[in-house]
Amino acid sequence: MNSTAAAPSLSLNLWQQFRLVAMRTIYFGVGIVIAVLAGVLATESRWLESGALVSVALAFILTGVIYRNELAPQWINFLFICALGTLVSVSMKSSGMMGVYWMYPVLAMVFFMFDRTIFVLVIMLIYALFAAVMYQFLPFEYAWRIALSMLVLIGVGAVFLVMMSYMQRNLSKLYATDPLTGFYRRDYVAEMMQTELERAKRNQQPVSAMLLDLDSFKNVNDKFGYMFGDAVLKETAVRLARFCRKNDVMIRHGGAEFLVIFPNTPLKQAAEMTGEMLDSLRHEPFSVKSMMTTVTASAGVAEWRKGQDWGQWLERADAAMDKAKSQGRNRLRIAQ
Ligand SMILES: Nc1nc2c(ncn2[C@@H]2O[C@H](COP(=O)(O)OP(=O)(O)OP(=O)(O)O)[C@@H](O)[C@H]2O)c(=O)[nH]1
Repeated sequence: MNSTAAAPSLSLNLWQQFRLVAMRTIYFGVGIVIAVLAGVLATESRWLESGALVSVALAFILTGVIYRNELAPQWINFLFICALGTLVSVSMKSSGMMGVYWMYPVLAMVFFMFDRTIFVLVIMLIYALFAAVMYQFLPFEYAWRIALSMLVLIGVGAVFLVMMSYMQRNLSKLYATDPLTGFYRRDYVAEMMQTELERAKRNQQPVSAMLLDLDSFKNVNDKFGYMFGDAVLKETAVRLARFCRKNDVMIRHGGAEFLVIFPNTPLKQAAEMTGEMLDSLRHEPFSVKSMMTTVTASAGVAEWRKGQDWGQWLERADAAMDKAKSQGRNRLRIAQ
């Protein structure tokens, strides 16, 4: 059995990749903006403040260079947020309303800088800081309106984050599944088998795999047409799924071949479930409009053995299925 082609990992996180690009832009963008501000202060001979801003700008740009291919640790971003919070507070103290303009971009940055775990805490902290500084340095009638508008920004950002995570889930699912059957695509065999094998090792539980191939499926296509064949494959997936539990992993392994991984399942139980699946195929005819046919399948089941890798495990299930085929089809064989 060949190993399958590489596919993006299921744990591929589009949001994390988006964050990486956003953070790179933020490090360089903020660095440049602060450097420009430092230049402006230098022209006004405010050397101390200008020097402080140059150090912050350099820190941002350097971080952008070091972490151009991975997300920087959260504590670095936390330091940056503290630095920006302080700069905005100082700016508000010295320039009043002018400092307010910098609050919004800083708040927006927080959405990209932190994982969900600490994001809420950081956004609350920075909001509390800005609110306190505003009440200190701005007239009340300005302060409460600005505090409210910042809350609106945080609310919109939170909706954006929730939508992103929803889209992320849907996109990953769409990408990983075969459109006809809704089962995982073959590309994910290695990842799925490896994951389940490791879980079994960790929890000291049995795990079994089943390969099932429809018999003489070419004849179905030849006799009834490819569209009918498609409908049979789709219905086969529905019937197989009926016997699968929540944690069972269903993969379309080939044209008319399906792989099911049964976590926490010994060989005997997996064989029983497979027997029921084969029964549900052979006893119930497949029909589309006026066309109807019966279909059988051959299957092989193998329990993972200690010391085997996922490829050897799958090979045993495959060999058992080949045996079922060579012994006349329409049967189940168990890997020894
Ligand atoms: N309708 C349809 N047919 C497909 C699809 N993918 C593969 N096939 C067909 O499925 C058939 C699979 O044939 P095989 O498994 O090689 O052989 P078989 O005729 O099923 O015979 P045995 O497996 O030896 O019992 C081929 O004729 C493919 O053209 C698909 O998405 N839709």
